[in-house]
Amino acid sequence: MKMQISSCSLSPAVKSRLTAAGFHFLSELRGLSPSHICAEAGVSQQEALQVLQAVRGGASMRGGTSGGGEVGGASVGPPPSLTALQLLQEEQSQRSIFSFCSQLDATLGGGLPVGKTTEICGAPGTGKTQLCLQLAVDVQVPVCFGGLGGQVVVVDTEGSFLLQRVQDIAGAVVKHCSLLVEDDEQRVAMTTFSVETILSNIFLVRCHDYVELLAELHLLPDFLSEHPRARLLVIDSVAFPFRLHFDELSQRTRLLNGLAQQLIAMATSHNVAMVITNQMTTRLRGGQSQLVPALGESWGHAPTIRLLLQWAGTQRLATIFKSPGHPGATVQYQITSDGFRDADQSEQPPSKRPRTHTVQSAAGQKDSNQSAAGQRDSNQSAAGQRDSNQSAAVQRDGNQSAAGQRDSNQSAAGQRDSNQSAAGQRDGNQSAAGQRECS
Ligand SMILES: Nc1ncnc2c1ncn2[C@@H]1O[C@H](COP(=O)(O)OP(=O)(O)OP(=O)(O)O)[C@@H](O)[C@H]1O
Repeated sequence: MKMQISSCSLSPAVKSRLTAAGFHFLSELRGLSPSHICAEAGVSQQEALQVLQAVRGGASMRGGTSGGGEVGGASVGPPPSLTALQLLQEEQSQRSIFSFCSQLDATLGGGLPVGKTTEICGAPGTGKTQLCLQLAVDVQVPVCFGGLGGQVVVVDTEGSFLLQRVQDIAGAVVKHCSLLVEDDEQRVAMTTFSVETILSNIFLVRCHDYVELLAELHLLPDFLSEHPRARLLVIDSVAFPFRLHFDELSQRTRLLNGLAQQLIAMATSHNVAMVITNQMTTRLRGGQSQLVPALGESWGHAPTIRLLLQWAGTQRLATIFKSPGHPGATVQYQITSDGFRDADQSEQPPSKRPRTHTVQSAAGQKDSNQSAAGQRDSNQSAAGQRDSNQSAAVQRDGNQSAAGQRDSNQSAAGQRDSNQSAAGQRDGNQSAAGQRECS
């Protein structure tokens, strides 16, 4: 049944403006952007956001971002009763997205989990965006290679999505999989697994401020319902739009809390991995300054897993500093022309290589001296094996030399925001194709 605008719980002023603009049912507002609603009805952006919430929540919203109704597309009613055993089985059936850094995946029990929220924090240039781009490609690896065969939505708030870089990473992954082909199923899968299809399965959304980001998050549940193959949602970064334009920190905290609820609900109800990046900020404690993730301590409770990327001298280190299921651990990684990879092991001191969590096969670990891309480590008896729970099947080469095959004819097939014609363009400071000098 259609819900009349007059009977929803928006403020009387907003309702009368909507009605005066010719809207009578909430369903008539579905699919409109906040700026469209602002222009049509003469309401503020904040009010337009509330209207969109009402549209999504079937008008049961009582104001605010978490007032009830629906959150992130998931109905907030009495929770279905599940036994602990059912929950365990559900949890065990959840897959992970591997990162092509086998040490990191092993530490995380197989990679970044679907159905959960993972935050990647780090100073500029540590590789947050590179890891996101790597995951956006990896999530598409066909199932017969141990991947998820999924699609990805990338919400870019910083303008750091570089098409050329994605092409490089995608080219390396395609080449990697082609070297693993062992049977007909994989051969057939490789006929459609190409750089072009990878790009066409990345849906890019550019958000310029927090209002656009919040609006997008209201639209995403519908988008995810229409794209059931989506297994990953990346927000790079959540910090950038929220570190500007906020005089009142309590308002920011309220909005962030609502956003966190939406992400968690979307992750579980649509079975996607939420990967968000966060910047670092300086905090003074005891007269000393230290670098901590931005957005405050209360935001820190939102993600299930928090990963910190940092420099230690010339080494890049990834530290799990929050995870309910894994002990904190630090591993080395590197960023190569092919993407996010295990650190060059020849540079790795033995003490820096925690290998205690070997849930994941070490298929991804290849001696960096192995130049032949197709070589398999004889200890890895099943380098190409297809363990459906083991997403690392394809990760055996951290150093494949073949940089991405670039198809210069490929347009940004997955882009659905018409404003994003320059999807890969960064701001002027970032024009050097992601290659920033990090001293
Ligand atoms: N093609 C490439 N080959 C090797 N390294 C690369 C390549 N492209 C980017 N990098 C490395 O990736 C790093 C930049 O990573 P990234 O853009 O992910 O940083 P970030 O953590 O997202 O930073 P910011 O917060 O500023 O967005 C730089 O150290 C750069 O050297």
